[in-house]
Amino acid sequence: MSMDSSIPFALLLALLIPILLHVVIRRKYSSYNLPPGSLGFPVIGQTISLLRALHSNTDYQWCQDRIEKYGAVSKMSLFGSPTALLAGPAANHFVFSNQDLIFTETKAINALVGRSILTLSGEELKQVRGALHGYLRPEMVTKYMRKMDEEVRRHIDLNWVGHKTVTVAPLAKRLTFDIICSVVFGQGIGPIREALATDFETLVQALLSLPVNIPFTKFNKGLSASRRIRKVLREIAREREAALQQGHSSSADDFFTYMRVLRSEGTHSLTVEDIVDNAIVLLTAGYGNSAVLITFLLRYLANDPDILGKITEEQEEIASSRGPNEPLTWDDVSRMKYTWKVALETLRTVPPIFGSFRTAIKDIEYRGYHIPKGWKVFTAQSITHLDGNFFNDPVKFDPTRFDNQTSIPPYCFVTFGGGPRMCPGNEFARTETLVTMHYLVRQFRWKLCCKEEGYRKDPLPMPVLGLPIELETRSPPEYAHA
Ligand code: HEM
Repeated sequence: MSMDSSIPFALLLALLIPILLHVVIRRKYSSYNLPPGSLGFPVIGQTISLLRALHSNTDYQWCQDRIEKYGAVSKMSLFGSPTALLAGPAANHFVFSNQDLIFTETKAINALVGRSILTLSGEELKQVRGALHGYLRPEMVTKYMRKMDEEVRRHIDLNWVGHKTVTVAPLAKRLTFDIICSVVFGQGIGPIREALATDFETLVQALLSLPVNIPFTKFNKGLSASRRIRKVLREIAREREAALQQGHSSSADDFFTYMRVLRSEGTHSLTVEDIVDNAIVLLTAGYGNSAVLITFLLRYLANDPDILGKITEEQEEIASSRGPNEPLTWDDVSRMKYTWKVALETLRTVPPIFGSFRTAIKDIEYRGYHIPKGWKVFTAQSITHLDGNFFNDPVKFDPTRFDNQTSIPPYCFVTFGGGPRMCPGNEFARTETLVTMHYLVRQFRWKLCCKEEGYRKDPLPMPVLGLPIELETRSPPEYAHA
């Protein structure tokens, strides 16, 4: 076929395939009342369009356009699968609580993080969830505070003090990564942290990639990184096991000892390999989102001297009640109420996770529409976070809306998700963020180097230049050089 004749043929095909697909779907689901909308072109569907919207930070408008066109329930095709987009608080409740909707697994997730909380089901999932929630519960987070405090001071001394400009996003990522490492590993991984940090970044990039295992693809690099990470974690698990056997382990705060102790008590039956896989999830989930929060907090505060002033006042008051070298306590963090409201408002306006995906394990019904078994269900956080019916003047940055959190209707503010799969790391994230803000706002003032810097979602939101800021020392780090 010549080039000239192949073009009309390709055009014909492009027209015919969606029509054929429409006919096949209609036949297959003839007795179903499917949601309105179009599944688009085979395999691709609306994927590229959504990814583009995320990249240009117009995903909220993208969802709104669909909601205006089709209503609060519509169908489309994302990442090769028919998907229902559900919108509103009732939809959030439905997605987060329905037992027939399970976490969406992908080939990449299965290959990269193995048998973990993200992929297990039934009794095994129950056991892992119980263990992870236990490890991150507030009483445990109080024990991790010392390490958080140490890491934050160390980072500020190393990366902030004496610098005229810094780029916030990579520093925040590295800080939160080092915090979660020092908690999960307990001690003794200092020299390999650098290599682990690089491997975890490669792994995170691969989690949402196409599972094409040929050299130089994101997925292929992710697999190599995952193998290296596993090797290191297995070795650490062995060391902790040996210490436990010899009675040298003084505490069960590191994740491996904690899980091993739970196993000996009969709380779960996970193997060392499974524990390693879950440690990978814990480390992966435990740094990126908090780094987004810290980055955007600093971005907002640079533009709002009033809010920054109130936060500083709160933090100075807390500092005045303790000695210069004393680390922050749980009680101190509990008093950082205003600072946390500002953080919550940051999470409302820029939620680190843009939405949640689930897979229907049987035919389900929502608002009179059928969602067939195997379809995906998707809900986006910004739909309710930016809805004027629930948040007055929703684009305004206003921390006072969290003065009375019970006034926010259920399932409208879902930055940490909801229902049984709600984020177990929310207390951990709150504590590390507040400890970080305590030291930063007391020591520095900052200006954005680039006032017009936008941000994109990849899929986590991040300023396009990583948020370079000019730093000015406000008061010397009294604690650091005693
Ligand atoms: C600001 C910071 C954070 C935000 C906004 C956040 C948000 C979320 C959300 C929305 C989910 C549920 C996703 C869904 O239902 O589809 C989730 C799950 C999870 N998060 Fe977080 N997270 C944060 C920090 C953390 C931290 C610090 C940790 C660990 C130390 C953590 C560990 C986890 C884990 C293990 C899951 C999976 C839970 C499960 O499968 O049942 N998160 N997170």
